[in-house]
Amino acid sequence: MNWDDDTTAEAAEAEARIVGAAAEGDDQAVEAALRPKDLSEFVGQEKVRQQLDLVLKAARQRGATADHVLLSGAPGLGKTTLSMIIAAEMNAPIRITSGPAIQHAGDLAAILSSLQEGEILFLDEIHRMSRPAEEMLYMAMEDFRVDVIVGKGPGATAIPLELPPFTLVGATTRAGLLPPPLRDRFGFTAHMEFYDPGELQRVIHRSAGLLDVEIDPDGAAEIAGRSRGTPRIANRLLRRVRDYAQVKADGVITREIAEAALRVYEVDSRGLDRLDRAVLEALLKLFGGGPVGLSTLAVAVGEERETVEEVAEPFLVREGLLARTPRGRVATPAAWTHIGLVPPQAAGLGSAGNGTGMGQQGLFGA
Ligand SMILES: Nc1ncnc2c1ncn2[C@@H]1O[C@H](COP(=O)(O)OP(=O)(O)OP(=O)(O)O)[C@@H](O)[C@H]1O
Repeated sequence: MNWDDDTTAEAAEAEARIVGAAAEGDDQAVEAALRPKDLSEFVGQEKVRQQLDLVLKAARQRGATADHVLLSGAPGLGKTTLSMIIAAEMNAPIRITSGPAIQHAGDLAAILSSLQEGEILFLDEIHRMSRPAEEMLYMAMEDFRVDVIVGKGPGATAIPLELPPFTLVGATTRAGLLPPPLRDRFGFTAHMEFYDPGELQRVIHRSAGLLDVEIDPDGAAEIAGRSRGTPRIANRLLRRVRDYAQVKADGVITREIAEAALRVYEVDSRGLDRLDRAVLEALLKLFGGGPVGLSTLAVAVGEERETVEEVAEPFLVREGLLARTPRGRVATPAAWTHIGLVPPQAAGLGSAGNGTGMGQQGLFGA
């Protein structure tokens, strides 16, 4: 999946989706309480944790500020959490801001000039900073210095301003869009991966403990399997299942309770929601599994083209349920199985052009 496409997806997800990866509703308040406080509590991402642990330990031993860190990955995988852990491990204060909040170089100069020595500056969505601010950041990161331009036109003068050493932690869902000069100035770059179900179970057990909710291993496994590899979604589903367990049962989350609760919220066994399933079902039932053009598919499900392409499809592609081919969208054999239908070829009805089986190979090869 290419999360580099997610700007409009984020906008579309603003229309609250229980399986949306962006923070929404009451997420932020609860997330603060659920955030791991140090690296040992941070579940999964073993490589990133090991490497970061070394970077931070070495900096501490040298009594220096840590190198600048770039964290990339889909929303909800723990980038903000890691930046706070970096601050905690370095025993340093943290300042949190984001690319869209820095539209003028002056905004950035104001923040940089007020940093304390060793402070962590967390810059979320760093790819959305304005170009002049970005250029100012180059010098700040490399030389701990900025040139503040005073005046306009021929009379403008650059006043150099020394900055205290600080650590920039940049976060992005679109690492590919960062200009190379910016990317190169990070001493350590980590790509956050989606979590496997076992890791998500650990996240869920940990969160359940903090929320004082009783959950058995099967209940946690059921929620983990529907969380789309994302801790934020796992925590959100846990909270909704907790409500159900409290209102409809004795408060304990078992597999049966998790299944029943998530049926109410229309999140299926693989974490697909109503929209995802509508797209798959249209593709299978109306177009025989494809190939079909995106616009046609969008009309069939009564959604905008962008919503189908950027909200539903990335997860369906990542799950191996749908393929984007030059001739259109194609369902994979796994999609038929998941929706509980028999692929036309298996049922003896198929033609080479139906986009499954042999038909697909040709398309993938294109
Ligand atoms: N490795 C982890 N272990 C335990 N909990 C985690 C982990 N990663 C994320 N979480 C939980 O998931 C929630 C979302 O994490 P966080 O806000 O750090 O994600 P993010 O990648 O910064 O998202 P965004 O890109 O939307 O800002 C937090 O409440 C945090 O508790």
